Amino acid sequence: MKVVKFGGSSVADAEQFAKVKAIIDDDNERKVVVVSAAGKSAAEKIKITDLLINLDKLRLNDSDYSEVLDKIVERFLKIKNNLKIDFDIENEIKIIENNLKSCSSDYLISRGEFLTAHLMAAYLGFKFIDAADFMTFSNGEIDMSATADKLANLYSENEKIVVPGFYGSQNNNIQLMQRGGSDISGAILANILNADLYENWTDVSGILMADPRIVSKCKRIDSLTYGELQELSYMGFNVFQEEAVQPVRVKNIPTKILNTNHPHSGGTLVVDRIKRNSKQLITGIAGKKNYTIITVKKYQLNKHLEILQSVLSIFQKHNLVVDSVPSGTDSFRFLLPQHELKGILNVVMSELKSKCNLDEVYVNDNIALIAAVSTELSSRPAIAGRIMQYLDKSLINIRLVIQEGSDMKIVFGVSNADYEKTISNIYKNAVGQ
Ligand SMILES: Nc1ncnc2c1ncn2[C@@H]1O[C@H](COP(=O)(O)OP(=O)(O)O)[C@@H](O)[C@H]1O
Ligand SMILES: N[C@@H](CC(=O)OP(=O)(O)O)C(=O)O
Repeated sequence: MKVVKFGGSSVADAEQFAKVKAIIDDDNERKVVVVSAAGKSAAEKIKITDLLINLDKLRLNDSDYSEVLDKIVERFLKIKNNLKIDFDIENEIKIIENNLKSCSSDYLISRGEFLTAHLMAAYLGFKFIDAADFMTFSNGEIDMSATADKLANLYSENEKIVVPGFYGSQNNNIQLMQRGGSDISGAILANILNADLYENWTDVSGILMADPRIVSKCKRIDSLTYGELQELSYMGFNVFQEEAVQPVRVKNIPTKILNTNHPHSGGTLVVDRIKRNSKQLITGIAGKKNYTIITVKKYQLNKHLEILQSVLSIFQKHNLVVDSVPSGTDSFRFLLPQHELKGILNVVMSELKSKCNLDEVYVNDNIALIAAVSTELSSRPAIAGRIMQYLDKSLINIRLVIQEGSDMKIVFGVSNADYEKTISNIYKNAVGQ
């Protein structure tokens, strides 16, 4: 049995719905379907989820939201009417409208997936199962065993179902996952139902070695390991949510990334282990912009842990989430997403200067982190040197390099302005162009 997830781009309009039906009809094993909310397509420029987020803000500010609401309703009615789907979506929309005064933001924003899944279920002739009735959160995390128990009461083997992704519930209240969370919903269902395969359908024919908006004609990654995918997703790949890797990884469920627009053009297979042609240096390159590095220096800092403790207590006091902490003998560097320090950077810096007995403290802003990922890196650390030489030749100023011995990634810190250039350069070096 296959669990298949269709992303927002795959369910954006009636034309995309028809492609989904053709894919489902093509393989009887595709029994469990998870959908995101209708997303962007050639004709539709805004994701339903973003429209709902906008609607939520307007209604909370007591502003006029009728235009946004009309747009959302129009999108769903267009899909229903174009495909002549026999489902009373008007009634479901009326219920949501009646709830607008008092409902939670999570409830409202989740309605994109809810309505899309209802329409898809009726269109495919599958049963609709609401994620709120089984996908169970406990302390902000999915409780796998409660989720499995509840699903067992709703689903019988071999049934064909459609489930909305991106949300579940905690104590009967709708709870959203993070953006892109439908990938996680699909992976959890694949895990609980012991799927033979998890198919993740999107608008690219698999995962490319780098963001195709930066590297044109980028090579596809035909196969990669769960570990590599997790690192790449964490470092900014938005094709597959980082938290969707673990549920399929622990049960070794093969996962494929496929293209709804070109179902037979192949894709990327994610598995536990891969025997690689050793000529391929790097599996993939991902990155994210807008990081801040705070460097603290003290002679023999590694022997003065009390100083480090006082630095950490300042970070803790301001609830700062630190991404990583590369260190040397006399210095520690704290890497944080820039938004964490918005409005408080000056306070944090003056506290670090006045309270921690440091020799030096300074900030580097507007840093982009770029990771080259490959399982080969742990056994061939010289690959890192080769990439660095290459970046140096291209006059890219590397502000930071992080590589741990056992790690399968090397991370370069460069200025935001060099982000695209660095990714293109690492790519050219890695594929030998
Ligand atoms: N390395 C990459 N490989 C493939 N696609 C990528 C990569 N990096 C970024 N993308 C972008 O991710 C998009 C697919 O993710 P997403 O927008 O979440 O799709 P969906 O709506 O199907 O969930 C692609 O259209 C592509 O522009
Ligand atoms: N609709 C949600 C959840 C999701 O998974 O979407 P997509 O599959 O389109 O990335 C979002 O936009 O975040």
